[in-house]
Order: sequence, then C-alpha cells, then structure tokens
Amino acid sequence: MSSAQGRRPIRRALISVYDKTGLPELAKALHGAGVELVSTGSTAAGIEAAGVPVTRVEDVTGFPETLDGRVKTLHPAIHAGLLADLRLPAHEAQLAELGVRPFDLLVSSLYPFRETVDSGAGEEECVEQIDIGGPAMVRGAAKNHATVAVVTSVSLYPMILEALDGGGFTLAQRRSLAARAFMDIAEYDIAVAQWTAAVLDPDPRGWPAFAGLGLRRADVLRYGENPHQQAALYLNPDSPPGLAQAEQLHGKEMSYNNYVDAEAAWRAANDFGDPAVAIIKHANPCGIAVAPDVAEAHRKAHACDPVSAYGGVIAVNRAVSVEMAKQVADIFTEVIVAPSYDDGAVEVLSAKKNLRILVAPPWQPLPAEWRPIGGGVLVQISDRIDAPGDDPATWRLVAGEPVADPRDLVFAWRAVRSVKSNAILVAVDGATVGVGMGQVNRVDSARLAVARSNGRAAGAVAASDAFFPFADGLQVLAEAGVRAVVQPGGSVRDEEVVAAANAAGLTMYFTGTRHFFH
Ligand SMILES: NC(=O)c1ncn([C@@H]2O[C@H](COP(=O)(O)O)[C@@H](O)[C@H]2O)c1NC=O
Repeated sequence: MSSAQGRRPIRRALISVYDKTGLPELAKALHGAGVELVSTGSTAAGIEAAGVPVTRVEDVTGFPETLDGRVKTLHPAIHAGLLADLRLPAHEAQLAELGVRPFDLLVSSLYPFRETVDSGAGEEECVEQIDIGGPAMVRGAAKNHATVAVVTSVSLYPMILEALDGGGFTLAQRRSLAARAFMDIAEYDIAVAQWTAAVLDPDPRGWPAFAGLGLRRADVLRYGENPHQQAALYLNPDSPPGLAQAEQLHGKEMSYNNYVDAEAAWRAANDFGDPAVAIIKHANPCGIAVAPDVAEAHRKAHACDPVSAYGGVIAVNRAVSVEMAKQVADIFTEVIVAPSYDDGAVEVLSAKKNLRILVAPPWQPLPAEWRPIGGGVLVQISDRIDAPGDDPATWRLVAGEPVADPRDLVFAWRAVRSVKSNAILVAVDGATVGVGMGQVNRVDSARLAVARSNGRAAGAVAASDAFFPFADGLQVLAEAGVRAVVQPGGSVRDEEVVAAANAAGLTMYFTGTRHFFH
C-alpha cells in the first residue's frame, strides 16, 4: 500500500536502542497508532514498564538472546523482515512461505563505543561495546528504504510522531533517513577502525594504519576562496571543538576566507598566556600583541600595521571589554572572535552591521594537522603540541651579551610561529612592529619586516622562524638597529651569522627548534 508521495503505513516496528531517552513516549505513541512493537532485552523491558505491550525478539526468532547479548537480533527472522522489498511480489511470497512478517520501521541506537573509549575504559570493555547486531539491522533497513524507515537518533523521534499522524513516512523521508543511517554507521565504523588500528595493531612509530574522517556538513558557504569556487563547512567529530563550532552573535554570514583567517587569528591569539590580540589578513598577522588588558593589546597590535589591519580579522584570547569593542568599532573589521564578551561589548560592536562577531569554544590545539595532496593526505602533529625551545632557559647564547629582560624575545619567538615562512618578526614591548612573511628567501623577509617597522626596529628584538642560511638577512636587521635576535640556529654557515652578529654588537640566541609554517 503506498500513496502518491510513496508513504507507507507503519504497522510493525522493531525497536532496539541503547539510548532509552524518550522510549516510553515513543512506545506509547506507536502503540496508540496501532503499531505492533518488537524489541530486544532491556528495550522491551522499558516498553513494558511504560505499560505498552511488546513482542520480544526471542518470540520472533525462537532463539534466546545469548552470549551476554552478543547475539540478539542476528537471525533471519529479523533480517528477512527488514530486508524484504515489499514492492516485489516474490519477496512477499517468500516471507509468507517462511512465516516471517515484515517490519515497516526500525528504531535503533548503537552501543556507545566512542564514549566508552573516551572514558578511558580498558580494552576488553571497549571491545564489548562494539555493536554488531545494531549496525547489521541499520544497514539492512537503510538498504531497504524503499519499504522500511530507519531512525537512528532520539533527535529524530518527532519525525516518527509526525509520520504516524500523516499515514507513514514518505519515500523522500525514508531515503533521507537511510542516508543519515549510513552516515551514522560509517562514523561508528571509523571510530572502531581507528581504535582497533591503534590498540590492536599498534605502530611502533605511533602512526595507526588507518585514519578516517567522518565529516558532517554544517553549512554551505556562499563561495570558496574566490566567487567562482563552491564551498561548504564540514564538522569533524574526531576534532576537539574549535572555530567550526563557534557561535555567531552578529553580522554577515561567514565566508570561506573569513574562516581561514579567523582560524589563523584564533590560533595566534591563543598562543599566549597573557591577554593577547592577533589581527590577521590573508592568514598572516598584521599585528600581534600582549598587554595587561585586551584594549591595550588591541591598540598595540593595530599600531603594528594600521594600513593592513583595515578589513582584518581579530582574535582575542580573553573576554572582549567595552573599551576594546569601541576601538574595534572604529576600524573596518571583517570578523572578531573571542571566548566571550563583557556586558555591553557586543552592543558596541553590533553598531557595525556587517561585522561578524563570534564566540569560539575554549582553545585546544589540533592534535594533528591534515593537508591534502594529490592522491593522499599529509598528517603531522601540530606545532602547538610540545614544541621544545619555548623556554628561554633552554636557549643558547651564541653572540653578544645576555639580555637582562628576555620577555620581548620570548614574545617574538612565540609570535613568529603564526607567521607564514619565511618569517622574520620585529617586536617591541610585547608587540610586533614589523612582520616579514611568506617570502621565498629570508633576506627579503628581513627587509620587509624592517620596512614595515617604519623606524621602530631600532632597539627592537627580532625572531626568525628558521636559521639564517647566510649572514645577509641578519645584517639587514642589524643595520636597522635590532639589538637582539632569536632563531633556531643549525645552518652550515652559523659561524658566519654569529660573526656578523658579534660584529654588529648584537645579541643572538639559538633555540634549537624551527617553526616553519606554510
Ligand atoms: N548482537 C545483537 O544481535 C544485537 N542486536 C541489537 N543489539 C544492540 O543492543 C542494544 C539494545 O539492546 P537492549 O534492548 O538489550 O538494551 C542496541 O544498542 C542494539 O544496537 C545487539 N547487540 C550487539 O551487537
């Protein structure tokens, strides 16, 4: 029986859910609509407790639930009932011959495998939480969406109630539910495959044989990096929450480039313990600063390069104060992202109609970074995870006198890792004053940093994300009056570079760690 929209009445439902939320209400509604309920162990107990009659799976299969629940629904009487394509007279005839009755609806929720792993449970417990029968049923019902509806989440129960009122699910709804069910199963299997690859067959180098991405579309964006490129935002359930989960309080919709720049800004600002502001354009900083309060940090970051900061993306690692909001509202800014906003700050910022105001979840570095290449993906541990060389106590003084107060050098060394290579960053008083980024040789980066500093390099400190291959880049800084430089060291010409530093009376430290960022 089917209508023009392909509706199929719900006469018999199989319910087997780990998550019992909303079960009594669902069971009552189904029973009230005349639907016969078939169910597994504790799900059936929950339905009975709600006063709703239910047929136990054992009574359908003639086989007890056994092996501690490892075998409950894995039986032809269940799977034939889910997989029979009732559009085909032959399938109907075969069911009748076998005495199997078809299901019109499967309601399922799987054992909480991912949650069990995340809780730190032992191997045996995790293995036991690998659901076998649930995914088998879901796959069967989803494949057979021509006649069966499959519901895999409590959040979809309202759809069942609507379907009961409307005479069953439409074909379009069953197709959509099937697609969702296969996504759920795939995500579940990715979690199982990742865990088993890592735990049952560990790699001595720490790189599991399998890595899966079960991405879910969160948004379709207006366009990509350029207007002719289509683009969308997907969420990664394996990633700690971040910018993709940010809440937008105001402004135009986020664009692809807004996300790219906001991510760079958010990552840069959160690299500091003190109140910090990063202003980003084209994924590079046009100002980063720390200060006792965010308004001052913003003034200092903006002063680095006010020309470039026009139309920039701002991130701050503390609540945005009203004072800072007033400053930002005076400058054309695309996006501001912060962990929170003081009372009144959003109102001030909202005066700018288009300014996108975001609240991001607490910063967590990505454990691993992925970069697609033709035919594959490169994966690396983030530079933000346990990068050595941050502690100035571990630095090696290789030229000049030790600096009495290393704070600016520490700041510059931390800030330079948010600058695209080759990166040279000049800093004064906890703020960048000249940033040379993205050049294909280090001497040009040094020239750019000095040029941008507009005379402020005299007496400043500088950081280089990688060693100076020649003395020329360092000499550019020295000629501009930079007094101290921090860099990884490690060039075959380190001696020349150190000699140039000594000749210029410049202090230089080696960190032993490089911060390339491409
Ligand atoms: N093995 C089976 O035949 C089987 N059939 C269904 N399950 C799962 O058992 C759970 C429901 O069981 P209960 O109703 O006893 O709480 C569901 O999460 C369902 O996905 C099974 N369990 C694990 O594989």
